[in-house]
Formats: sequence, C-alpha cells, structure tokens
Amino acid sequence: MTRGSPFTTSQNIFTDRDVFDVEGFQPAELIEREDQIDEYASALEPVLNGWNPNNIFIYGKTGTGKTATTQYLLEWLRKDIAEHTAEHGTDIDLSIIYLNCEALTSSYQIAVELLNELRDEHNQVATRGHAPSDIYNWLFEELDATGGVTLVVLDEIDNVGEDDTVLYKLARPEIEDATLGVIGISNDFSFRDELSAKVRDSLCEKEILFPAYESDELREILRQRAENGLREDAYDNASIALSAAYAAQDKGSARQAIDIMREAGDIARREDAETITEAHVEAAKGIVERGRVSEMIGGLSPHGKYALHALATADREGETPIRTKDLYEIYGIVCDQHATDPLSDRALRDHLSELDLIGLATINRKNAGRAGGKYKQYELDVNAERVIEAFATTDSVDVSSTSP
Ligand SMILES: Nc1ncnc2c1ncn2[C@@H]1O[C@H](COP(=O)(O)OP(=O)(O)OP(=O)(O)O)[C@@H](O)[C@H]1O
Repeated sequence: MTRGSPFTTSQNIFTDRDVFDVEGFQPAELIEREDQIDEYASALEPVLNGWNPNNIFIYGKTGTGKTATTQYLLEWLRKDIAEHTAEHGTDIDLSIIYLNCEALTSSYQIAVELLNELRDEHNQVATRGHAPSDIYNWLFEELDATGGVTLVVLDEIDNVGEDDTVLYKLARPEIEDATLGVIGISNDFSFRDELSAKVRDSLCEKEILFPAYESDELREILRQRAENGLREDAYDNASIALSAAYAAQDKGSARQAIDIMREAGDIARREDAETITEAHVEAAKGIVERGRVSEMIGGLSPHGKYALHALATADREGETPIRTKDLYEIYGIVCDQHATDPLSDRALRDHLSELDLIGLATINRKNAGRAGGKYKQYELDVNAERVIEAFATTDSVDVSSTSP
C-alpha cells in the first residue's frame, strides 16, 4: 500500500511559526525588562553624546533576555545616532562588533576573531602562528584606523578560560584616535569574581543583573508571541499559564517557555487539533526537557558524563545532597561499567564544578564548624529520570544496578 504525503500542512495552529524561533526572531518589544533596559540605556547613553562609552557587564542565567536586550538597545542606539546626525549635523561614528565566544575559548582566539572582524576579507590573519603581542598591536591599529566609537560585545564571555589577557587589553586599549567600549555578557555568576582585580574594576564599570523570570512575567512574554504567531482560537490562558509555570519552576528561562509553547503547537498541529490543550503542553515539556538534557550531556567529556550519571543515580535513590566521598563510590561503579578506571576524587570535583557551571548540578558549600570543617555537597539540577533516559538512549549503561 502506498502512503500519502508524510507532511502535515494543517494551518489550524500557527499563523507564523517563526515567531517561536528563539534564536532567529527578535521581538519588537521586550516586556518585563523595563528596569534592565533603563539601566542599560543609561550606561550606553554617553555614546549618543559622542563621549567615551562605559564598559558594561551583563550577567544572569540562561534565557533571561541578556542577548535580546543587548540587540534591542544597540538597534535603538544606531537609529538614534542616525537621527541625531540628520537633525543636528553631529557626526558620531559608531561601529559595533558582536562576538559570540561560545567557540572562542582563549584570549588569543577572541583577539584574532576581533581583529578579523575589523579587517577586510582580503587581509585576515590566520588563527594560529602569531605572537599574541602582534595580534594586540594590529588590533589597536585597526581600532585607531576605524576611528570614532567602537563597541565590542563579547557574548558568553565566560568561555575565555583562565587567561583573561584579552579583557585586560581591551579595558586599557592603546589607541589614540578612537574610543572603545566593551560589553561582556555572562551566564556564569562566579566568572566576574574570578576575574583578576584589575580587569574586574575596568570591565565591570557598570553591572546589570538579569534575574530569572517569574511565572507571571513568562506568561506576558508568551502572550506576546502567541498574539503574533498563533491563531486566535488556537490557544487559551490555560495553555499559556501552564507553559509559563513549567519554565518558571525550572530555570525561569524565556527560551524554555517559548520552546515549550512551540513544541505544544507542533504536537497540536500534527494531531490536526484546533487548539493547544494542557495535555499538549505537558507532552511538550517532556520533549523540551529531554532535548535540553541530551544536548548538555552531548557536550560533556566521558568522565563528566560518568559524574553526572552517578549524581542522577544518587538523586533517584534519594541520596542527594551528597558529599564527594559518597558520590565517589557511585562514580566508581559507573566507571566500572564502562571498563574505565575512575579518576582521582579531585578530578571528580572538577567535573562536578563543570556540571554546576552549565546548570546540570548545584554545589552547596557547607561549614560544619571547627570539628567538621568545610565541605561540599552536590545536587542534581535537572530531572534525574530525564538524565537516566538520555543515557539509556545515548549509551548502554544499565543504571539500575549502579546503586552502592
Ligand atoms: N523580555 C522578553 N520579552 C520577549 N522575549 C524575550 C524576553 N526575554 C527573552 N526573550 C526571548 O527569549 C529567548 C532567549 O533570550 P536571550 O537569548 O536574550 O537570553 P540570554 O539571557 O541571552 O540567554 P543565554 O545566556 O542562554 O544566551 C529569545 O528568543 C528572546 O527573544
């Protein structure tokens, strides 16, 4: 028997599904971020008067609107400068360079990428083989040659690693005919504190925190997307409220809330339903969570995975928060199942810090007084079943037998 077209073209749900594209779609208005917009705008304002820009440090958890707000304000800044120039004949020469540092894991790589952004395509430098001092000299030459004000946005700047030379250099640029402002954006709360003091003082002249969204704020964000991307009768308050509540309970991330709503819309569309129901949202939440956990696990080193697996097992057994010593035993069993020798307990702690950094685990530092000393306890930050499910599909470890 031949089957018909495998594609579903139901138009019951979406009027514009792209509105739910978290990476590609920039909303015309950002809601529930008024305070951050005001603070951020006042930090950028000097540029509009032709004065030296501030260095700005933006921090907050994933999906809290740091990138979206930055893009929104820089767009306004460009527009206002163009208007000023037209109205008052002032000439403010603004250049903006936006770099996502996710794949740029050292000062050197960031500096080379910046240099290449400033140079034309025929004059690019290779990513290896130059002395760092040459790269910085060329970078400052290019900035001087560009003139005016250059704003450099370094998104996900915490990837720079331990050597923060590029930040030090950018905070004290050796330029005469131009001015430079750096906007650093980070998810990692400890990154700022770990910067060397001289970098911190200059890079973090203005600091703006983006807190996680509350459920009612996520509802408004979703309502805005729904109004622009869903048929009027394809959604109701209940499906929006449930998507918002799930995302708020987890990380308070707008990205997650929008992902859940889009996924729920897709499920409804495939079922040829007229409306998105709470059951669709429920199913969508599972899919989004699984996708997120698998993606995060995929990026871990083998022993990062074993550490996570051990922590998920402990969580499922009700043994979390757990101390390193106890977790080390479970980790040993997981390693055994992979026919791998366990690393030292210090190395396990390093892997657990990495899990903490990407939001898979939380470290609690405890102080048990003089007798007990200081110690750390670990907790899983995502659903244990999701982690175990992801391992079951991505590798063949039988977790049921890993309890100590
Ligand atoms: N206040 C808001 N109003 C409307 N949409 C928002 C708002 N905040 C975030 N979003 C949307 O949520 C998604 C994630 O936001 P964004 O990328 O700005 O988060 P982020 O804080 O930079 O997170 P990450 O650190 O993970 O990159 C984007 O699609 C963005 O448009």
